[in-house]
Amino acid sequence: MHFLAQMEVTIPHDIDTEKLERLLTAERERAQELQRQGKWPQLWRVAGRYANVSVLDVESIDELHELLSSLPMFPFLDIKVTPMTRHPSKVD
Ligand SMILES: O=C(O)CC1=CCC(=O)O1
Repeated sequence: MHFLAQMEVTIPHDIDTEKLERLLTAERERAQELQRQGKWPQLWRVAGRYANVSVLDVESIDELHELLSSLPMFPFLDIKVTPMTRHPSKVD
């Protein structure tokens, strides 16, 4: 199952800088692990915004929720999820 996930990042202004550095490092590692597993095939920065557009490939909505909530930055992400299905004009 493919989902479009649009994530907007909002970092609290008063967050400890070392804690933030740890979170950003952990986020990058987790995102790269999920990419290597094939569960996060597309990850794009939205130009001019602290936001990304992603395509996630999971087996179920439960797995989708587990994946998203496993992200270290999850508390700071506003995530909009859109289910997708194959387009009839898509060429393999
Ligand atoms: O878009 C961001 O910066 C948030 C994020 C999600 C995965 C990742 O590595 O960063």
